[in-house]
Amino acid sequence: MAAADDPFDNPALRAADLGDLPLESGVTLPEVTMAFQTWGTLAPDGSNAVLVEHALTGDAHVVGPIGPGQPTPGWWPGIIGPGRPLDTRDLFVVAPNVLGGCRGTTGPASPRADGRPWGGGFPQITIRDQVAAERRLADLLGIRSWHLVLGGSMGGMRVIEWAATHPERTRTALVIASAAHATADQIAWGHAQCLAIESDPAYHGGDYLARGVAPTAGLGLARRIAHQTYRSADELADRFGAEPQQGEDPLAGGRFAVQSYLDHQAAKLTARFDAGSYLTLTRAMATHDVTRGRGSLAEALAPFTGRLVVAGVDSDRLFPAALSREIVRAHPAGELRLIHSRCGHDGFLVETDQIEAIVADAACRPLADRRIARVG
Ligand SMILES: CC(=O)SCCNC(=O)CCNC(=O)[C@H](O)C(C)(C)COP(=O)(O)OP(=O)(O)OC[C@H]1O[C@@H](n2cnc3c(N)ncnc32)[C@H](O)[C@@H]1OP(=O)(O)O
Ligand SMILES: N[C@@H](CCO)C(=O)O
Repeated sequence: MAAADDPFDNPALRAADLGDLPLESGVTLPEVTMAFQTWGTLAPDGSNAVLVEHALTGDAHVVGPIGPGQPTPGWWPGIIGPGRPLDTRDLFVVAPNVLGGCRGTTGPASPRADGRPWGGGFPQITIRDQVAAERRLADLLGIRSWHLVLGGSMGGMRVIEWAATHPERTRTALVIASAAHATADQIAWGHAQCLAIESDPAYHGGDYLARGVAPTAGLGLARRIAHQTYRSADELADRFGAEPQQGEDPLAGGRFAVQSYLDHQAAKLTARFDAGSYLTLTRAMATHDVTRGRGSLAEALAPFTGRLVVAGVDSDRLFPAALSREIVRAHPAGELRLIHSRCGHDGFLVETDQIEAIVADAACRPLADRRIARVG
């Protein structure tokens, strides 16, 4: 393994050569590379390993310093470290960048054998393919079974796939703000986002990188659509109401504050994310179904004999908490947690205290002073 060829210059990132990967579609993706970050030390028997699965536009920078390409101290700052919920005094934490993404793991912006980017020719992948790649990374690292696999949103999709596909290799699964399968609502929102990108004249059928351009307007529109689904209507009403953006007048062509907020979220994403990866990952989420070829949800999860903790956000309109309850009801060892938030789906990123308590509990390291709501 080597330092990753990381477009964002993160010195902590390493890269593993996973070889050719057969996909669910029947296509083989050649010469797959997976970039990942680790914290702590792997026990000689490999028993203390934890797998953190990031969401759609997250990455391996779960925690860490602000630096080149890393404008934040991580998307779950404080979750990993000595004395933290994922305590590196005795746990070994692994965070891979997802297959199909744009942070050093093979994706649409990666070069093919001829050196040109895959672009629109990148094959359709699934959540199950992403887990297949991560299983190879676990093999290379010498991790036979994970102490804990956890993640939110698209990360939670990979967690439940780990439990169903490799039940003997997953001792505790923590699924946060996610689901066992995509819903019509999620597929519909994702469809509009994909069309926004594909309709941008700069998209060029996916070959924009070879032409030295980028469908920034389309990706920005996709993020605006998505971000509304990530936050709750009540939160947006409380924060922005129908107020004009400071210094602007909507009656004279200016923006409302909420428009300016969405424009800002779009600008932040387009500065750090590849449109082809956005399409690939959005389509992978749309095809997510842990029951595919496995019968009912109860049947799909039946081989999993570990601990299954499922946390929903009470104001999440994209992954309603009912989808968490559905998983818990399908498994005899299912435990439900409810995260209270005004922020909707993004509650799994911003409700730090509640997330830390849930993660610490799943890692069998409860933080007694944290409040966890248990329902169901
Ligand atoms: C390199 C990296 O990968 S870093 C990011 C890794 N990925 C992730 O964390 C997942 C993607 N991120 C996200 O989804 C979000 O950024 C979250 C959920 C983490 C942030 O959620 P919150 O902390 O609640 O932030 P919120 O939604 O309120 O947005 C705050 C931003 O909006 C801006 N803002 C607020 N009101 C307005 C307005 N009226 N007009 C313009 N901008 C506004 C703030 O100035 C702030 O800007 P900044 O982020 O550049 O500092
Ligand atoms: N804010 C999260 C939401 C998707 O779950 C992201 O961008 O990854």
